[in-house]
Amino acid sequence: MTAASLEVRGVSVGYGPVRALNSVSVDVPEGAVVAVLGGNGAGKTTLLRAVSRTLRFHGGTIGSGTVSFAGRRLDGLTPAQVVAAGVVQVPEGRQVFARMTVADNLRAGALGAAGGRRAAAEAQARVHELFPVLAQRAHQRAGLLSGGEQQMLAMGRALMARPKLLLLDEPSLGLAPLMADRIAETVREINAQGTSVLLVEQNAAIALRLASSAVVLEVGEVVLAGDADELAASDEVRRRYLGITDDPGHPGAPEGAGAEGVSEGAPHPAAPLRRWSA
Ligand SMILES: Nc1ncnc2c1ncn2[C@@H]1O[C@H](COP(=O)(O)OP(=O)(O)OP(=O)(O)O)[C@@H](O)[C@H]1O
Repeated sequence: MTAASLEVRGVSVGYGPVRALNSVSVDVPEGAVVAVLGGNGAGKTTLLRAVSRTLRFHGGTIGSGTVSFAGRRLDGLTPAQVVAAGVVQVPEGRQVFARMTVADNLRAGALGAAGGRRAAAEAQARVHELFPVLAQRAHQRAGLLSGGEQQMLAMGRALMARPKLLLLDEPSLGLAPLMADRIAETVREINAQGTSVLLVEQNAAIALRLASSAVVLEVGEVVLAGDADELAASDEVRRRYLGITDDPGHPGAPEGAGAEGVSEGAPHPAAPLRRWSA
């Protein structure tokens, strides 16, 4: 295990009688972007909650398995301790504090993070550099921002804790394609600056463009895992998650499904993906 890699091993999660994850294993090597794909209810958000230790806020519990980051077990820590260990989640649906100002939302992100005021000031400068609009709107209420700006604020708030690993839940959800592309570019930038990313994304084209590897969840289980470009070339992923068919009778992808690196219409050889058996 490298200095800051995440290892999820055989994790099973239930919400009362509902089994949401069954023996799921995922690695995020230090410095990587790893995508989690899957349909509604597949367990993607649950996986992020299992890592951030926020399951119990939603009535969930880990039944078995381990989660380690940088060689240290996270299961057993409180959510605040997970943040202090360098792992921060950006929740689905942004969940910014709508009545608070943008600046106060960012300040809230630094609470509990190591390093004191100076570190918080440095983190804020970095966030403002990544998202200049958050500096321009510092004194506006967060609830008045557009959806894309709220996503920037949610990501900026998480970055205030100076994470080594960012858990990003559906950052492009509900955004216009141009804004989704801007958010994707920022994820790339954040990663280039040294933060690893575990990315849950319903837009598989965006996710596979950003990620070096990916797993596909179905009904709480990992059914496919491999390099992102191999997954992008696999017939199954192209058909089910990218909406692309090579059958001339079914012309191409629906709007927005195309992606750089995912050539549409060309035949693809079967990719050497791992079929997962937990
Ligand atoms: N708080 C909860 N209480 C009970 N069941 C839940 C809860 N949250 C999720 N579930 C169930 O757990 C399973 C996995 O849900 P999860 O939200 O992790 O899936 P997902 O892949 O993130 O889906 P989506 O893209 O729709 O958010 C689903 O069957 C869902 O109904």
